[in-house]
Amino acid sequence: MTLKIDSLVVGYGKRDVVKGATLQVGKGELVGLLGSNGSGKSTLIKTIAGINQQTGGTITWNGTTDLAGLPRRELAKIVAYVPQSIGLSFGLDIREAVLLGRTPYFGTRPREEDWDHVETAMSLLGLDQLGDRSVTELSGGQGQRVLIARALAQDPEILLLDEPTSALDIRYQWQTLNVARQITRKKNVAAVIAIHDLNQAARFTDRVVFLHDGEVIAEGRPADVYSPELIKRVYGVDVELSAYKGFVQVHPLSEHDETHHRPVPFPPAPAVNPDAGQLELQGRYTA
Ligand SMILES: Nc1ncnc2c1ncn2[C@@H]1O[C@H](COP(=O)(O)OP(=O)(O)OP(=O)(O)O)[C@@H](O)[C@H]1O
Repeated sequence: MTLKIDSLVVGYGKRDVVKGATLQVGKGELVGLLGSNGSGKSTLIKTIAGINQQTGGTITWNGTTDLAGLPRRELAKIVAYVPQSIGLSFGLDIREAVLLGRTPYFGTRPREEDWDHVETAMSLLGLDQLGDRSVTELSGGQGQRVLIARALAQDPEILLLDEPTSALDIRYQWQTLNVARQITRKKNVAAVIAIHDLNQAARFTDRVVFLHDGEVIAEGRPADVYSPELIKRVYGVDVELSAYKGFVQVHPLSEHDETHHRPVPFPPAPAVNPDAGQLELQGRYTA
């Protein structure tokens, strides 16, 4: 059974920005949503999350559930959404902010199992040491990790991540993408991640979907679907592809950048300062 998005149309005012998109995400599958700025990725994700309303098409889960028609609380038990921008409530510490992910499950008071979910999610995102800190004191990257932990604490069947690593340093980018992949597999979650880094998408996702001007123009395994022609069409950039440890990798080319004609050795050779040599020689001659 899958998350099925069929001929989805979403717009703002009279302007459609998602124009008949059709895609599916299987349980246990992490799908990368790729496309240039403004191509409609966030709009599509927010529509699945029930934040935006579609004007056409359907979103179904398990073959029958029309997600758009579900009450908020029921929807929150199925779908967790990590927004692109960080908007954390004032006056909460991190643990309480993560606990917000559990609110669809408890009445007035959190139960022990709710706190267990909170601790597990915080630990997965490396937040254990920060639990008592106020969310107002966090850096952008720490705040982003809190939002992801909140979504994991929600124990969703569908996980929607909108550029979740944009504020993270390389360590937490990799940790977060690994966690997203592990959770997806272990808990049989259907996960969609909007992501700009094509190389990370190739490494961590099972499949990618390219949105271009609101339409799905390509989808498949990164190694099958990435091509210089497709990337030129979507981003207007010339690239070369290579394989690294079995993953396809993308290298932008530039007419101003000749490194692909003159490879720089790595690690680089020690810098040679010709003037320094000259001075030394001159020194010897004058001695
Ligand atoms: N709240 C809004 N009101 C009006 N237009 C909007 C709104 N949000 C997005 N848009 C427009 O919809 C189009 C798609 O935006 P969207 O944020 O979905 O793209 P995106 O692919 O997620 O972009 P990015 O990679 O920059 O995050 C853009 O032209 C954008 O200007």
